[in-house]
Amino acid sequence: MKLLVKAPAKINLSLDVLKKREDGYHEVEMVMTTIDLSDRIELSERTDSEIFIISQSRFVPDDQRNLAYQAAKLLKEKFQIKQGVSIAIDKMIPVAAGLAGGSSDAAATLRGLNQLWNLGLSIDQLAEIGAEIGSDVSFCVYGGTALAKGRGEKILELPAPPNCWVILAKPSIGVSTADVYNNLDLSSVKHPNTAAMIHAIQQKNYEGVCRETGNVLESVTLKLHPEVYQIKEQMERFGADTVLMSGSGPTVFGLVQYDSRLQRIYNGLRGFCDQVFAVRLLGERFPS
Ligand SMILES: C[C@@](CO)(OP(=O)(O)O)[C@H](O)COP(=O)(O)OP(=O)(O)OC[C@H]1O[C@@H](n2ccc(N)nc2=O)[C@H](O)[C@@H]1O
Ligand SMILES: Nc1ncnc2c1ncn2[C@@H]1O[C@H](COP(=O)(O)OP(=O)(O)O)[C@@H](O)[C@H]1O
Repeated sequence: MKLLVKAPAKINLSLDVLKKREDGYHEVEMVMTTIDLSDRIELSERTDSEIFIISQSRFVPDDQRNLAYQAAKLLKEKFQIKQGVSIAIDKMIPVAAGLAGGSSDAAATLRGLNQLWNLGLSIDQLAEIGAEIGSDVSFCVYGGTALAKGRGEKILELPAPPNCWVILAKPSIGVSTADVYNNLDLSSVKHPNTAAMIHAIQQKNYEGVCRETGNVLESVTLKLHPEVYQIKEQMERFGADTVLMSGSGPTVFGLVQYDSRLQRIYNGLRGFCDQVFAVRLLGERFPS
């Protein structure tokens, strides 16, 4: 039997870091939402007990380093599943981009194998298992829009933000999330107002959402990679309503409400960046 599962990317509408914790992780407050840019995961039953990763992308590891592999291994071990699985990843989300591509592949694998192996786990149980793989996996299990706290694994559902276009521009550099957190100087950052962002989303106030975007990790990545700053400036100049780096970067996203402006920004950025996407917010959670 085969099963096809969608694994959408996320953007961080706001990302605040409160403190560094004793366990090395950082305490965060992030408003995250899924976007209509997805990897496609095809899960195929195997007659042996192996986990097999197939991907056409040279940036995606095809062994135990793959987060989708780790998701399958974890479920196999926890629930003593004898059967193996082939996981084909059709990669559309740029890798190491701040868009949680790997985390979303892992989350889609958890959701898919729950069905394929008839595990009967609730979405909350899957999210808890996801947290063992990475901080962003729990959010990706639910999808939609949420406030993420703790190291990112504590998820509080939010309503969908007002509808708009998202333009994404990914410069041809990869960024290590660990390096960005390690270089963060909390004494000099400008913290976003998370409560005000949540309020704007609840009120479906598009101008409010645009006003409240903010990401403390920009202070690190923009300094390490000045080209990210240049892309931000270009996107602002071409007329996006707000422009922000997603996660640890280097992808920059802009929000736009009107189709007429979308084309101008998209065309303008194509001259600077190889990877440019114009997509919609998904907003709502996956049906459970
Ligand atoms: C920055 C964010 C924002 O959504 O996303 P990306 O830029 O990776 O997409 C996340 O916090 C990334 O989550 P994720 O990529 O799952 O991180 P993990 O694999 O759990 O951790 C990678 C490394 O990042 C650091 N880390 C991660 C999360 C956190 N709250 N504090 C940290 O200090 C740790 O050094 C950890 O070893
Ligand atoms: N299924 C996967 N897709 C993409 N990257 C993966 C995957 N599994 C493991 N990785 C590794 O995870 C790292 C982070 O990738 P990704 O999840 O795309 O970025 P980010 O953490 O910035 O959102 C990459 O360096 C890659 O080698």
